[in-house]
Amino acid sequence: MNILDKIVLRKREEVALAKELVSIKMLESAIHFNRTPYSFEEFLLDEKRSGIIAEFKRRSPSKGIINDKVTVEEVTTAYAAAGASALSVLTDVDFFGGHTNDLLAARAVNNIPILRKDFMIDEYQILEAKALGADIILLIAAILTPDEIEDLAVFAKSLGLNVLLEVHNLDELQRSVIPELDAIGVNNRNLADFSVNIQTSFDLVEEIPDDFLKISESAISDPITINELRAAGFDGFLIGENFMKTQNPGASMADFVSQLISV
Ligand SMILES: O=C(O)c1ccccc1NCC(=O)[C@H](O)[C@H](O)COP(=O)(O)O
Repeated sequence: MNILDKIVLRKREEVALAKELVSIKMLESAIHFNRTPYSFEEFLLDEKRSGIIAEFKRRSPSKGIINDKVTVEEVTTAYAAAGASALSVLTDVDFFGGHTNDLLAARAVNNIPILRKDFMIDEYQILEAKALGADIILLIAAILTPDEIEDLAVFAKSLGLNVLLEVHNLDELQRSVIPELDAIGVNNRNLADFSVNIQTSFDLVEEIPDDFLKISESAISDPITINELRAAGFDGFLIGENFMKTQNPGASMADFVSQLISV
C-alpha cells in the first residue's frame, strides 16, 4: 500500500469519528462559518505580494520531523509580514503533525487567505474547513475520481470557498479540469516515491487552461526558480519545508523574498 492509500484509509476513519463527535449543525454554528472567504485570486495577483503560499508544516512522510519548536502564530504572522499571498496550514494529525486547532490559531491572527491543507474526501471536511476559517480547500486528483472532484468543488463553491486542484501529471490534469476550480497546482513531488522534480511544473504549465490560477507546489528552495516559474506562466508558489526547516521560518521567508526582488 503506498503512502496516499494509507493516508486516505486513515482519513476515512478520522472523518467517520469526527462526524460522530461534531454534528453538521455544530459546524454551521461556529463563529467563522458565515464569514466571507478572501478571494485567492485577488491576493495572489496583488503585485505588492510575493505570490508565495507559505506553509506551516511540522513534519512530513518524506522528511519526518521538520520543525516542532515553533508556533503557528509566530510563523504565520511572520510569513504574512514577509509578503505571503496566502498561508497553507496542514490539519492532518497522523502524517504531518498538524491539527485543526492550527488553522483556528492562524485564522485568529492573520488577514490573508488560508488554505486548509489536508486530504479532502468528504463534504464534511469542507464544512469543517469553513467553520475553522479557511478560505481555500485542496482537492488532490490522485485520490479522487472526476465525479468526486466535481461534487466536492461544487459544494465548496456553494460555501464561497476557493478551490485548488492538485495534479501530478497530464492524465490527472486532463481528467479533472472543471469550471468550478479557481486554481490548479502542479505538485513537483511524486507522492509514490517522494522524488521531486521542478520540471514537472514546466512540463504541465502550458496544458493548464488560462482561466485558472496556476500554482507550482513543493521542492522550491531558490528565488531564481520562482522567477523561472513565473516566466513560464505560474502565478503562485507553494513553499513549506525550505522555510520550516530553519529555526526562524518567517525570517527565512523574508530573506528569500528580498532575493526575489533583487534577482
Ligand atoms: O511533503 C510530503 O512528504 C508529502 C508526502 C505525501 C503527500 C503529500 C506531501 N506533501 C504535501 C505537499 O503538497 C507539500 O507540503 C507542499 O507542496 C509544500 O512542499 P515543500 O515546499 O516541498 O515542503
